[in-house]
Amino acid sequence: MAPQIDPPQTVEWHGKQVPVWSMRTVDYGLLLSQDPAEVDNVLKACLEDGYFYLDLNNIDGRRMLGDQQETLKLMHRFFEAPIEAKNEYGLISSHLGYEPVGNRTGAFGAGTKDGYEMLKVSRDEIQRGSPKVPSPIKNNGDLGLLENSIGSCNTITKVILSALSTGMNLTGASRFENSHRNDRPSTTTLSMMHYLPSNDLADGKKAGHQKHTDISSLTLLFSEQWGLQIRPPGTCGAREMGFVAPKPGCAFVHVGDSLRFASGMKMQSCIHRVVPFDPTEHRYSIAYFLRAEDDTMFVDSEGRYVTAGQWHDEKFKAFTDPWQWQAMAPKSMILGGMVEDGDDDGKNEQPKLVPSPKEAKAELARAEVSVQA
Ligand SMILES: O=C(O)CCC(=O)C(=O)O
Ligand SMILES: [Fe+2]
Repeated sequence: MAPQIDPPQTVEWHGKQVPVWSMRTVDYGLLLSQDPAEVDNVLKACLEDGYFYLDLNNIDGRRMLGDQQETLKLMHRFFEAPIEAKNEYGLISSHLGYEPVGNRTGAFGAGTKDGYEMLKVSRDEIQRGSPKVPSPIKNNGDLGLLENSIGSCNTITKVILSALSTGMNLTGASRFENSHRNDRPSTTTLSMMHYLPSNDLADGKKAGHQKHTDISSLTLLFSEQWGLQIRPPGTCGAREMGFVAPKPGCAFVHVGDSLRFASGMKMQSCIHRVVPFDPTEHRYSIAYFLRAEDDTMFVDSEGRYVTAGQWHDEKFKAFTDPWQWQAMAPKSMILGGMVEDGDDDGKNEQPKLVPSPKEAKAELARAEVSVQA
């Protein structure tokens, strides 16, 4: 059920009033015509905020909203299947396959685990026509639907890229679209996520999705449910965590590291996480990660000249590392070099689920054994 939003925009969560951040809305139909005011609007959103709502409730966008509803039905069917069927091939590559709950760090940071399972389908694989997908999808003729969804998301994100190139006066080969060509290998993927009710997750230490910025150039995110939080950039560093209210007919779009780097650090990479808003609820989200061609070069947040493929592989490893190793990676890796101002909740509070030193040591020993295995 939609929660009550009180003016000024806040919502009650964990016994506190938490901000609900407002943001620009960009009209997809106007972007398609390169409407000068809308090009300016989307450019400002990416330069100043790093995110915006994309209004798809028009003749050009509604088919994607339809694909989203069909994809949601597919997700319900898939995630209800037995774990053996879902995990038939496991995670085949970083951008293709199934990942069970608890594989990564969770919403409350060090010592916690994530609370979602995920199925990813790579754009390159679906273009080749025979992606390796588990039998609950293959046996139900769902591949056509996934191709439609991926195709729609691909078009939408490229329309946005094109408007951004125009807004930044980029021409010819330097336009952003030219480093996101369909026929060149990339880790672009559609990711379907199911967050389990945190009340059901046995030890209480599994919840949500850790704070991060995305590897991608642009992320097109659909969820009808609460739980996504962002830290808007401020003049001294990102402000406190607040919710993104789901908006009917709209997707939430945000800039990831690759576009921030490709723009010479002018655009903001969006710091975000997912928390259990309602601990009794199953939450479903669909994210399309448009990523640059693997061999695109840019200067990363550590000042290194790297390829998009290398940035992806290093950051993906950091995401999936045990938190003790994650803590040793450069801070700029998980947050793409974005600077924070103070704590997530605006004051000096310890995360609630930090393990004792004894628990941490035992967990590190377990992680070392499983990596060697
Ligand atoms: O589930 C969501 O709403 C966001 C997921 C996310 O941040 C990600 O997969 O990178
Ligand atoms: Fe993300």
